[in-house]
Amino acid sequence: MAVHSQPARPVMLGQNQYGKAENRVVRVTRDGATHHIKDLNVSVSLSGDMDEVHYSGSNATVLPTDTTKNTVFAFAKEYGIDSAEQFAIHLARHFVTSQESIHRARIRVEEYTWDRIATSEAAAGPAGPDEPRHSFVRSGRETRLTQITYDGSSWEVVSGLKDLVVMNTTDSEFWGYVKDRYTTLPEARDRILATQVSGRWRFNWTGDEQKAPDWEESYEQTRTHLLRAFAETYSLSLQQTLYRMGARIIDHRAEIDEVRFSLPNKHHFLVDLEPFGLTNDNEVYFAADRPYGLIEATVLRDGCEARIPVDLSNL
Ligand SMILES: O=c1[nH]c(=O)c2[nH]c(=O)[nH]c2[nH]1
Repeated sequence: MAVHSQPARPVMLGQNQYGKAENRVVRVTRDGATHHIKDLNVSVSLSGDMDEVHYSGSNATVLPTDTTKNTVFAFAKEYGIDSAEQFAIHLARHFVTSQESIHRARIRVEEYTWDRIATSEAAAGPAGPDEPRHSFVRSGRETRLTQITYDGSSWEVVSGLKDLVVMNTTDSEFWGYVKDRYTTLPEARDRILATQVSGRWRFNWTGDEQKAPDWEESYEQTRTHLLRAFAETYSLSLQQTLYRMGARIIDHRAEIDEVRFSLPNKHHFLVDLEPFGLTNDNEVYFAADRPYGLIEATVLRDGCEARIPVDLSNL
């Protein structure tokens, strides 16, 4: 029997990245008696000349993940945290420009919001001179997100939010849809529309510090437009509402070229109260948690490219 010798099939290293994930950094800024908090969860992911650490175990090009963690905390002290975006841009630039072996940095940030606890009537307004302003309550607000990617020449800034839960108790219909032999859904002329918004928006900023958006202002305005579009759209479907939310952001925020949403349709079913001799005039609902419709789409400025990943859980 002939023996066929096969050349060894080469095994190649593919895409790789490394860094320290979920650095929980809280920065307190003390402005006299008035304190300010930034509460972030920062994940660093670096890539570059990392073949040898995988192939031979040489660590000669590896900046330890422990160092990347230390850098996050040191930067919080040295430069402060004006915004999640600004902080992440600073970190990304540092890793790529300070280490020859690192060619690309991706910094992801989750931000948690804290509200001031009002200790008197005055505390709710501007701080009085002797007013202690150092007590906070973690807000039930959504989680704010940003992801910065820098490869030494081009920047990509994608910000957004998750877990923003909203509901309209009327001005929502759903009818006129395709029906086949499995369709049982009754047409709705007045239903609840509720969702837990996960959204991302991509900035057209190209790296010029002088032309950087006011990141805090941009976030608050974008959130406001999104909420107003949800509230003001008379909805014939969650798809239509999604489009209006994205379009309103693109129309009003020149710094944003692309918006993507992932919207679970949080179904609210009218409860049949007839067995109890009661009518239900759109008053009592069963809030189902699963299964849920899942409506996802990108809304783009005309002529712009879609770059936000289709699956937002990958971002
Ligand atoms: O807004 C909706 N869009 C759908 O595609 C859909 N499908 C469904 O069963 N209910 C709804 N609601």
